[in-house]
Amino acid sequence: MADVLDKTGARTDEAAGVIAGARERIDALDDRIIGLVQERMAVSAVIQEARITSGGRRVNLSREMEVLGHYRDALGKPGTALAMTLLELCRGRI
Ligand SMILES: O=C(O)C(=O)C[C@]1(C(=O)O)C=C[C@@H](O)C=C1
Repeated sequence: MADVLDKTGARTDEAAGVIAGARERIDALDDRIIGLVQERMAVSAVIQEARITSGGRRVNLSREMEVLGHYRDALGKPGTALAMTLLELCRGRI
């Protein structure tokens, strides 16, 4: 048990149990989030390829403003930073 206490930072067995269980849920959620990000990257690539093949540009700034606003409205200022990271993953650095 000392090992679990060390790993979680808890000071009691009960707290260590709660933390270990919640961390399992967080790891599962993170796996799903990563899968969704990868799915978003694939869908974004389809859009960008269609636009480039048609003679357009990879980036569409007005759409990016909509995406940034969506995340900001839902999550506040850190939502904007999250959306910027997602956009960088999906279309590369600009
Ligand atoms: O919606 C588009 O037009 C896209 O190309 C997708 C996307 C995105 O990943 O959200 C990626 C690049 C563009 O600059 C804007 C948005």
